[in-house]
Amino acid sequence: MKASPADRAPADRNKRGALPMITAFVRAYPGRSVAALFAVLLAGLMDGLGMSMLLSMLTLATREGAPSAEPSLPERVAAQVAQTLGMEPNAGVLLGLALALITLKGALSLLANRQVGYTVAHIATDLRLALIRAVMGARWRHHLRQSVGGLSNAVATEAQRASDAFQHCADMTAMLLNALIYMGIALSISWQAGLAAALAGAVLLTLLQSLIRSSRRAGQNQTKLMKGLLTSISGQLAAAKALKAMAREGHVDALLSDQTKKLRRAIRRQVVSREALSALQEPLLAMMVAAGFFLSLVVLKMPMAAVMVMLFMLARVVSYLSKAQRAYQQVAVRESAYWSLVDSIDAAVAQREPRGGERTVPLADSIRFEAVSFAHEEGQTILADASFTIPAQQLTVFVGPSGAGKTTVLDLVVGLLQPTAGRIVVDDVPLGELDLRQWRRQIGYVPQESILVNESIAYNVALGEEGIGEDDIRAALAAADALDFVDAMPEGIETPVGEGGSRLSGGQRQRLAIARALVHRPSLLILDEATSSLDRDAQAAVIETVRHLKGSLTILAVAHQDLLVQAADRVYRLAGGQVSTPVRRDPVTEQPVHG
Ligand SMILES: Nc1ncnc2c1ncn2[C@@H]1O[C@H](COP(=O)(O)OP(=O)(O)OP(=O)(O)O)[C@@H](O)[C@H]1O
Repeated sequence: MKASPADRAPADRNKRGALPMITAFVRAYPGRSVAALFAVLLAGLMDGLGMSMLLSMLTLATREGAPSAEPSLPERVAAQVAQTLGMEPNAGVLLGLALALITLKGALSLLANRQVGYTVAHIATDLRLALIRAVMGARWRHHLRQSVGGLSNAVATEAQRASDAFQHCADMTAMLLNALIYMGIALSISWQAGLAAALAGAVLLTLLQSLIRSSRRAGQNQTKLMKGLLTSISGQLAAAKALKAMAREGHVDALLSDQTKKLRRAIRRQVVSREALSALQEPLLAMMVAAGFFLSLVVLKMPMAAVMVMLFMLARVVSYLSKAQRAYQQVAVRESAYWSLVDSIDAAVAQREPRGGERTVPLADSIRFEAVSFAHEEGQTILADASFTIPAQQLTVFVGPSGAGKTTVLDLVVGLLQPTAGRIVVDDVPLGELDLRQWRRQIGYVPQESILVNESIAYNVALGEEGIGEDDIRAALAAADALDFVDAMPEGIETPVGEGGSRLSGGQRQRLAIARALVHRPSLLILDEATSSLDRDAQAAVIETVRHLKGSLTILAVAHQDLLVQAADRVYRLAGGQVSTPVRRDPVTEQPVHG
């Protein structure tokens, strides 16, 4: 698998800041980074050389007739380049060369910017994928602690801000390289004036560092507030219907407006720091140019042409340095988004779910709980030394008071949770020795409230998975007794279901959920209160479907209703950590057999 910018050596895990972030980017995309850097460096050199040509032209023009002073480095280079090309270094040739070099610089900059732009897109998508993979591959316990809003924020906002940080890092590097090249030229003209100006610039830019720190803090606040805000919004939107029905939208408004106000304040601080930096840079850096000017003209008594060249070079250095600092400020604002995303990925990776063993089973015999105990972290005991058998090819139903742990038993069967003591055995193979993914591929799972996406019926059954064809979808719909009503719809299996399946009845939605669970041809079908949200008629219809399925695969269900209990081959009652002995049922009358 390709390295993501979030992949770091363990020793680097605690390092924070812009530099470790840049290092991580470069490590993840070494080829692109080096190519971009090389193109930027060449572009800078071309620019510097082109400008040298223009300035040589200037000195050539101003020196006409005057005794020649010692030519400066740019002049010597310009003359050398012209001579190498077999040309006389006159004004026309120098101008032509300057234009050619500046055009070349433009082409190289385009190349570098293209590399950087592609890398920005890669960083955003790679970080998103790394987070989703890590979260989906984490233990169920970890999953339960995540907020949907927080994750959406990480995927959408933080990944985008982190990749934008790379763009600003690249801009900063390009500007710094250009500043260095021009500083080199300035030093070659007069090292004293160049050095004095460089020192003055360094001091002045350091003075402005507090504005960068303030931007970083504002960025950190923004990252924290966005996470909180998105978590609140997604939570409140999920409960929108109930909130509207109880006329409590006002409370959402108050809650969100408080958070948005804080976010606005953080963004305002960012804007103030950004604008203050721009505003202060100009006069301070003008002082640096003035220092160079004063030194070269008054103290060093350099000729006017050389002073002009020097001035021009220093102005370029100043312009590039201030742009580099502004780019760094943008990096500082976005840095926290990158680290927040990396923290989320690291936390999920640390909770990576073990794959289990290598073995596979057909589920031909049974699932056995052998002296199993389980308690949620700091929670009540759900199972205490419980032993029971779920026979293959039968319908086993769990009943019991709310909160007794019925769903938890299903999670133990799926391997989402592990027993704290005892073991679960499938066809005589302990669950821990099974290839967990392979085992789960044998399971069809129908939750209490199935989430349908606003797509076609076919999409909702196959969930867009490749390899599931129309025949598979129709077969699953038929097995779920859904084909008749689907075929009666205007567009058949291509009929859109509406937001959350709003264009279907509750019973139809659950039938689609059963079809979704059956489309993989599972050997175990799990129904977690799959009919409890339905009215009695819809329940009866879905339970009829379950009856049709009986015998063709193992069915494990949690139910509160007597209808499903009546259809069961075996009923277990879970209460107080204990599972009662099965109530045997007459296969013909389906009534309990006593004694
Ligand atoms: N991830 C968790 N962490 C801590 N406690 C949990 C967790 N999940 C469930 N519980 C607790 O475990 C107990 C059993 O929950 P479970 O959902 O398995 O019960 P249930 O019998 O299916 O309930 P219901 O019939 O109401 O759906 C409850 O007290 C619940 O609060």
